[in-house]
Amino acid sequence: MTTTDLPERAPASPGDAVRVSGIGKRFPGVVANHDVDFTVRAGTIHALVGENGAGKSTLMKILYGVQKPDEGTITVNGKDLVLGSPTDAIAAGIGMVFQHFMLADNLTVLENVVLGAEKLHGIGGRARDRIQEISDRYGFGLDPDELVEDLGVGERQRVEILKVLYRGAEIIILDEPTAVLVPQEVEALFANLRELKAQGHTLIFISHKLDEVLSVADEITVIRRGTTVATVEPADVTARQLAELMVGAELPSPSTEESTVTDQVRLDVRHLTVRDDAGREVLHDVSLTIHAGEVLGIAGVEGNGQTELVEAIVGMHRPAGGSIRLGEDDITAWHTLRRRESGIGYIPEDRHRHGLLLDAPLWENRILGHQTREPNVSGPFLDRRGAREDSERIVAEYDVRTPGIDTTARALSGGNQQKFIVGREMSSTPVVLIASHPTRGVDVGAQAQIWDHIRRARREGLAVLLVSADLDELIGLSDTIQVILRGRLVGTFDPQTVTPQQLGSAMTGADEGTGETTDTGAGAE
Ligand SMILES: Nc1ncnc2c1ncn2[C@@H]1O[C@H](COP(=O)(O)OP(=O)(O)OP(=O)(O)O)[C@@H](O)[C@H]1O
Repeated sequence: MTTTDLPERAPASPGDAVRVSGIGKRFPGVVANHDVDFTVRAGTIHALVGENGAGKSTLMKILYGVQKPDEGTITVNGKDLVLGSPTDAIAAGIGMVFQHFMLADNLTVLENVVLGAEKLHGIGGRARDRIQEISDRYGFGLDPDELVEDLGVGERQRVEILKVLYRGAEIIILDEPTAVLVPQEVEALFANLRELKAQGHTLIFISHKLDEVLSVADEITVIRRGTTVATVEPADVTARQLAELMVGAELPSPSTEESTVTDQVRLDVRHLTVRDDAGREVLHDVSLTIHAGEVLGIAGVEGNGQTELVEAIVGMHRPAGGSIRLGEDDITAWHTLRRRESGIGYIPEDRHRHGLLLDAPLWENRILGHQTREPNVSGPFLDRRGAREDSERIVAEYDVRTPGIDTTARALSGGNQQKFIVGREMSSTPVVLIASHPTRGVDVGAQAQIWDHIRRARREGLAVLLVSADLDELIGLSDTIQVILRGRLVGTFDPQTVTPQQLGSAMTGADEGTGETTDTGAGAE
């Protein structure tokens, strides 16, 4: 493995699209970036990898003008720039595609693209022609007049990329672009990125998926504890070596496990049907059973009913039909708090909406959703000391990188927020754990830790419903995988034998009628 040590403040060469020198950024109690040096050559795909909290997002936000650095210089196409806002970045030809899409569902592709950029080509025919031209040029296959709500996840992402191209971006930053995509969509995205590169664009992307990074990037910069430690080429490293560069130590080998499934039913969902506010069925006649010691994985493209399934089980959605039993109890009519008190742990999909009070300190977040139970209460009273001590324990046990438990949740990096939620939900020794994307946004080291925690709990008899977009995670953790498509369970797979490609086909309905799914009668058609 060769690592290219980055020279100190070398002058930008004409082939450099971006050169970052000596960048530092501090937040209260945290050094997010220090002595960051790296160079992105024009017309290449450059990946940025690092552990949770390593400082990747902060660095990209500095490059896009969202955050101001405390020191250092940014050179774009040979010119030193001060990026005071995203407007400055866009003027310098830099665009950013965020992980959470910022599209209005009820508007068309055209309306979304021109919103805020009306001055460029108006809002009518000229804009439509320009959008069509960009879409054709890079093979995006988008129709300017289609409603965004009718588009799949991959297409929405292409609309986001189109938006920045429309605004003239030559350098495009993507924050974890593959986190929400199925394998086929990842391939399509990479084809788009390669096409953009072939036509002279420079792409910088953050990712935790090291095999993907190795397959698509020309160069990879590793950031560790706020600073750049190496820039390497994919041919020179393995995924494991890359992970070790990120962590700065050797990684433990993942453990393999025997089945621990018992015959004791912990969660039994029968004929569950859920309607949305408009009365449309978003979940149709879903039945599933999870036993003590069993992980049932749910694979599906986002938006196929998995959110409603999870929310119905934890009591946030009232079903239109069917029943839910927790052990001996029919909990269909119970409210959320009672379900949680009876042993349902919940790692929510959207940690900002349901998992955390962002402006409250971590120790208060320990209490959230657990306000009636030890260690947060003692008799009828809130036990601040108990909550604080347990927060310290979670921070240590789950390696949550934070200055302390009085820090607000907002100030933690995304992955560290997630580690805290997982720690909290596992603390109350749940009987059933509903885990929605439990390792989304966490780095490989933390992912291995979270998997180990889930496996340990499963050995001790926990029943887990695992909803994930990460097929390797589903295959690695589940005892059985069921595929959800358009609100129905459409097939059951054995994780020992299924491939990500087979799952991807079932998830998109590409194998309908021909796939090797084995119907269990559990809500399958
Ligand atoms: N607005 C903020 N206020 C205070 N601290 C912050 C803020 N933004 C980031 N930090 C801190 O800066 C450090 C770097 O965070 P950053 O989000 O850049 O990490 P990251 O590498 O992108 O992590 P992840 O992979 O988890 O998203 C973290 O310790 C984080 O807690």
